[in-house]
Amino acid sequence: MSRGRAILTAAAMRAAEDRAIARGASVESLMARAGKAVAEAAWRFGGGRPVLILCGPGNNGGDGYVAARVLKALGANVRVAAPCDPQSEAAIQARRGWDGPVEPLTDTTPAPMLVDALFGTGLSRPLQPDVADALMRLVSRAHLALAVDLPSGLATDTGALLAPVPHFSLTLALGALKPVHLLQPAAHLCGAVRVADIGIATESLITELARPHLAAPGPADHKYSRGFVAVVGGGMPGAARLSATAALRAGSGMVKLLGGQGGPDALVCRPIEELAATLADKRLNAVVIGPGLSPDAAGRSLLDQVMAGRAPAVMDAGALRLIGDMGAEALKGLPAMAILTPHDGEFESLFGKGQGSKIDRAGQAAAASGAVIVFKGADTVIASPDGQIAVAPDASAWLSTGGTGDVLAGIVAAMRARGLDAFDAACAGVWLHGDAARRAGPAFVADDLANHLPAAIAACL
Ligand SMILES: NC(=O)C1=CN([C@@H]2O[C@H](COP(=O)(O)OP(=O)(O)OC[C@H]3O[C@@H](n4cnc5c(N)ncnc54)[C@H](OP(=O)(O)O)[C@@H]3O)[C@@H](O)[C@H]2O)[C@@H](O)CC1
Ligand SMILES: [K+]
Repeated sequence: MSRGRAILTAAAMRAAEDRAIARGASVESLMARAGKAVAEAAWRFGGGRPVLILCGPGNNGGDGYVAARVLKALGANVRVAAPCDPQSEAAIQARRGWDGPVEPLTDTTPAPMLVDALFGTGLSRPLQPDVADALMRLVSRAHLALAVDLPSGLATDTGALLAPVPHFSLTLALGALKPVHLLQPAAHLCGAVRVADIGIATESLITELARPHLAAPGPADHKYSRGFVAVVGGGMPGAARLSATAALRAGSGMVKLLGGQGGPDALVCRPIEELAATLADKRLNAVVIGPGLSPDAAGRSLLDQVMAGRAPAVMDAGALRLIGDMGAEALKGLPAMAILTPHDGEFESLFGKGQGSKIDRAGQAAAASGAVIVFKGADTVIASPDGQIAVAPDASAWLSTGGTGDVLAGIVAAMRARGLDAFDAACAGVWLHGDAARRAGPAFVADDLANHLPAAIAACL
């Protein structure tokens, strides 16, 4: 399965920089490439408008001084403002290369194109209020605001705000994506994110979620080879029906809804008493349990049956509540790796608050449970017990409506049933779900999402 672009923490980026330096690069040569990339972006996106570059004390500021010199050489009208003198060796040298004045940050006047090179991956504490105020004022008065590496005031690894941060039009990530570019609330403030190649080789187990490649059925395929999914119904039958319909529309050859009714005619509806026989069917490839399931003794008995079977399970909603009661370690003994799809509240009640970023917490949960964790939200993180992590960008905010999680569980089960391993199935399912939501546009209801799955799948063939 294809992996997306690498995502590096601040420490991983520093290590990659050190490796590049050990192979003969210098901080100055990397900064020269970074500054040139910033200047080119400002020139291209600013369309020749006057530019104001804000330069901080570290190497992020150094990138800004280099960009100012390059822009001036291109013929741009450029001004530079700074809160203090440069402190790092490379930034001091870059400052020497800028032959124009440096205005005090708090007194400077706005320009149509604003470039924020105040702080990047080295931000270690909240911005001083006068610096944060100046940034807010200057960005709000600009037509276009470009952040160098990341908007100043955001924490690189967690996506948290260390100060009030304005909304940028564009962020030029230097060398690689960082968690801040995908995790909320920061990602929303970055605007469009572009990655500039500055000559540093970057590799990571953490990647951006990529569009999956899915094979179309061949002449030898039949309904059971396309994937057979069972969906366990519960007290709220609509939720399980949404999962089952989504599994069908996501390409499963056979979907059986146990303990539910309605949905497309192709959906096979059977009484819940047939669960044991269905679980014993050797052709069964995946089971969804949890949507609409009551977290009571009856629900527990259904979950116990599923966990005693050999089919891989996708667990959501009510099943997550029940797993919370028994302890997530119980999943380690399952014959096939399970996939859990908790939202924030479900995640916290299963795994606690945890440590670090959403990426760290998802990784810890996957390791503790031995299951693939799909930690849902506007910045869904998918973590595998083997350490692989994918972060989904750009989820439609319209997905924040009832039933969309049930749809996701059904799509993920369809991917698992077609033979993908647990991590790849979760990744493919989250991608298709996000793409279907983009295609559905504004104000859709969860039922509509499944109808956009065929087009989303067509994009993956
Ligand atoms: N990685 C790469 O390969 C390449 C990286 N490059 C660029 O380097 C950037 C990282 O540079 P960096 O490490 O110098 O950190 P940066 O963000 O400029 O800030 C550090 C300075 O700010 C200070 N400081 C911190 N917080 C503060 C606060 N709240 N208020 C006030 N001061 C504060 C801190 O001081 P201290 O904490 O030591 O007191 C220090 O002086 C990266 O984002 C990218 O743009 C490219 O040039 C080329 C290749
Ligand atoms: K910045």
